[in-house]
Amino acid sequence: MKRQAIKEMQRIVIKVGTNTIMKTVSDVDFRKIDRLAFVLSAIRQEGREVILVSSGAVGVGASTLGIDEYPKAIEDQQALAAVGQSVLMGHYGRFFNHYNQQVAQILLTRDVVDFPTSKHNVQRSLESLLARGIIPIINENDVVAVDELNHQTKFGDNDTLSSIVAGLCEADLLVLMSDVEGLYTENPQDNPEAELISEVKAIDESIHEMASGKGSEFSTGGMATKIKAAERMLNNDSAMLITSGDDPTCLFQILEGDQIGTLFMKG
Ligand SMILES: Nc1ncnc2c1ncn2[C@@H]1O[C@H](COP(=O)(O)OP(=O)(O)O)[C@@H](O)[C@H]1O
Ligand SMILES: N[C@@H](CCC(=O)OP(=O)(O)O)C(=O)O
Repeated sequence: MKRQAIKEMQRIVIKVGTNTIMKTVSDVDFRKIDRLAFVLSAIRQEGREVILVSSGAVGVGASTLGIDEYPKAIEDQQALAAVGQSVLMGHYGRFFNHYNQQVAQILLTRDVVDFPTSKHNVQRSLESLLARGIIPIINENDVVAVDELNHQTKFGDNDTLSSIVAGLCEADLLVLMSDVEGLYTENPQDNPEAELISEVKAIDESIHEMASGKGSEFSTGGMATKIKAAERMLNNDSAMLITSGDDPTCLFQILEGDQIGTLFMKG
């Protein structure tokens, strides 16, 4: 029944993790980016509003520069993000263009959405892009974001960022595409017997405790930040779904109400 409600959802935020758009630490997965551009363009052209939050600046930067270890120094991480973000947008631009779909880049820092005037400006520019049928592609502005004592500019991870973006634009649904099928009773990398959970109505301590670890050194949050993102969505009376980014065209079935991934939805 709940899955059927997804059919009516109009404004969708899709977040893809680093592991979804990278085949290995050194290889960008062009087939995946192509499929993603195809499915998001089709959904947009069928009448829904689509916002993409994409990770990958640091990972793509590392791959561009032939670096296979996550750098320790913040300025080195930021240098990789500076290289990778523009390369990544170049890839998205080419693939979306193939499907006749315009995209736009938005890079955000935490202070921008904390401060009411700049938050309002971001909301207005997002609305203007959506009204023109453009797909905004959003990432944290990793090149400038650092945590200072009295000035927080970092979101920290894109699960958090995407749930904040979904709140900003009052999205109906946030879809997190990851390297797992959804939330399991335990990290399936640690326990292959762990079971996929299809639906979560409320988040309590037992749900938080299911999360441990992350997929690769270039990804940031792991399952813990996805559950916090779900909490934020439920508090806003919106829904969130975690699914595998292996085949992004699964989004067609998800939006038809098929039982795929883990749906977080009240009631
Ligand atoms: N209970 C759980 N269910 C599923 N995955 C989990 C769980 N606990 C931890 N994980 C880890 O979370 C990872 C997905 O998060 P992450 O590595 O941040 O991916 P992404 O780059 O897609 O954001 C999985 O690869 C898995 O190792
Ligand atoms: N802003 C960073 C992404 C950080 C992040 O949250 O990564 P992931 O866990 O793969 O979604 C980047 O673009 O590399």
